[in-house]
Amino acid sequence: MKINILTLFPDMFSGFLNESIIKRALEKELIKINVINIRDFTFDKHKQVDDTPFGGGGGMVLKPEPLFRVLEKFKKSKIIYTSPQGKTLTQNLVKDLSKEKEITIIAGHYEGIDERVIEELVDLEISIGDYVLTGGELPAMIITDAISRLIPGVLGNTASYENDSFYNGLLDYPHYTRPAEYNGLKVPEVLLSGHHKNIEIWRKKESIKRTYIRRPDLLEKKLENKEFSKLEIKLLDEIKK
Ligand SMILES: NC(=O)c1ccc(NCc2ccccc2N2CCOCC2)nc1
Repeated sequence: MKINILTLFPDMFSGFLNESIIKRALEKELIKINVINIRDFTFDKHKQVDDTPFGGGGGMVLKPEPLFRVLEKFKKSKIIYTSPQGKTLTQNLVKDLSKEKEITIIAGHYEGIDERVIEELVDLEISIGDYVLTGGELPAMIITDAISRLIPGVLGNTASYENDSFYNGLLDYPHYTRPAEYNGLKVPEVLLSGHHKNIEIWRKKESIKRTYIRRPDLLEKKLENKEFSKLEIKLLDEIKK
């Protein structure tokens, strides 16, 4: 999987690329991440990347020329634009994107980019949620992170995404580690029992209970898509009693 990120602020990505799981995935060449400075594709004296909006209104808009030039180099990849106007990112969309050979993410800035770039070149506009940020760089990192962890080998065998909460449409169950008692606070007995079947059922029930309480919309979706196992239905009935 190759991910190109087009940005005006490449230095924002150094921490993201040089730490932890992404760093190791890059070293193992499981993924390739290419951060490109849009300004390198300006050829005028002032290296102008943005300009005032037609129709007035203040703020600046990214000019079409540098973006058309740089996107020419990546036209074989799926072109994504991060903006508040995009399709909201979900784990299912992340899963679909993780199957692409190469994607190019345009990190929007200022008031956005010239609409002609979106109309002509962007395949998919993505929003990471309904809130406003100073730029598209963090959304680009979030999309890259979420995709990368689904690439085989990126997550060591300890953490695997199969049990991801959103992977099965439920919220995660509670996690505990040593000590078994801290400040008089005990870890649920079942987790100390070594009884794997009971532990698995307890975790599944906790996931469903949490989802039922905190995100009933996710349960609705799972029910609509008929994605409930018999066990999950049984546990949900117990919870509702
Ligand atoms: N939810 C998201 O994915 C998200 C993404 C980007 C983003 N901001 C950069 C941006 C990018 C494109 C268009 C406008 C803007 N903005 C510029 C500043 O003013 C608001 C609009 N904000 C939120």
